[in-house]
Amino acid sequence: MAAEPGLRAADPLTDLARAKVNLFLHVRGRRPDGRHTLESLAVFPQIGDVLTAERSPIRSLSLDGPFAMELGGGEDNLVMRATEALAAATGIGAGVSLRLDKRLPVASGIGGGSADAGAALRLLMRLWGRAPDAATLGRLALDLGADVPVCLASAPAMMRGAGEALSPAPLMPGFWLVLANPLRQLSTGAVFGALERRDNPPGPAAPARFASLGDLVAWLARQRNDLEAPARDRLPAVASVLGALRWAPDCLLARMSGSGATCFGVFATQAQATAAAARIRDAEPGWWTAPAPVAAWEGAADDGVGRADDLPADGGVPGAAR
Ligand SMILES: C[C@](O)(CO)[C@H](O)COP(=O)(O)OP(=O)(O)OC[C@H]1O[C@@H](n2ccc(N)nc2=O)[C@H](O)[C@@H]1O
Ligand SMILES: Nc1ncnc2c1ncn2[C@@H]1O[C@H](COP(=O)(O)OP(=O)(O)OP(=O)(O)O)[C@@H](O)[C@H]1O
Repeated sequence: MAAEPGLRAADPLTDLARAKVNLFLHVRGRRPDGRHTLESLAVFPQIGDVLTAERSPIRSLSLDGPFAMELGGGEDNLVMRATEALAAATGIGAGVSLRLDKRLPVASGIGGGSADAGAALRLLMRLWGRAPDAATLGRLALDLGADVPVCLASAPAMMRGAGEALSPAPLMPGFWLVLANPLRQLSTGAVFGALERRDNPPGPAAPARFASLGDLVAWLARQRNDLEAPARDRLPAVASVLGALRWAPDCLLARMSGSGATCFGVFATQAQATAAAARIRDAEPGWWTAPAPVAAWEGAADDGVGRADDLPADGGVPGAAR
């Protein structure tokens, strides 16, 4: 297939599909369409899958990396679903050769597939030089999954609605996370389905800025992840992972992310996080354990923090890693 006129030639392009970590997650209700209404603060540590896009006569996806064997590169892969959805929305007929280095565990509560879909949308808008209008892009992302809008922005955000209503995250200092997963998949739908209560109370309101990591941690300690109990019921290993993080020296707070089973510990320094990760890896070699930094968040220059409708023309996103 010939390249379409007006398309950009600068490829291959690479993007980091950063993991999404829900620092807290409240399930507030259930909508008539069956999706739950949420309140959550999502951040994006500097760790993720790596997606590369290159012009090609056909559309294809190949996978490598430690978790590639758990996925196929066919039309069900969220990267291909995002590619086809964007092509349809923009009327693009061009091909693309995509390569996904799958480094995040699959179905693990850190939005791996959603992050890949978000990265595919960002990359292809750059490669193809075309983007749908903001409303169409937002709908397209949400149709791919509740986490895809925030993963498309890949910047700290408060999530509401089913996850698609994004607003600026409070400003916060940088910190380190240790992510740990028992390498047992948890289905997001099954965890939501096992909730005992769907009308949980809100937590304390967020300030505009956390002046110190101590302030952020003290505030988070009063929030919850309402999916933790149903996840633990389905997979008791979640409690072991949380325990290992909580007991690690210098861990300031440990929680589960999303629908699990990945849990995270918050640490002040790289040395503390790498030491804790090494210790957990030694004790539990069958788990996936990784330290990762979360950058200080000072907001976006245009104040459009973390909103998918604020994509600059090149498809890049404020705060996104390139
Ligand atoms: C738990 C979170 O990870 C928090 O960020 C997300 O809400 C889940 O986002 P996701 O994995 O992109 O979820 P989707 O692929 O859209 O939905 C998977 C399943 O989770 C349930 N689901 C998801 C999101 C939501 N707000 N309410 C739900 O009830 C639905 O049963 C749905 O069939
Ligand atoms: N590129 C992909 N990476 C991971 N999973 C994918 C991908 N494409 C499709 N999937 C499917 O999506 C499902 C959810 O995977 P994902 O890794 O996004 O879950 P998750 O981390 O629990 O997400 P969330 O935190 O958004 O609930 C898996 O069952 C998997 O088969």
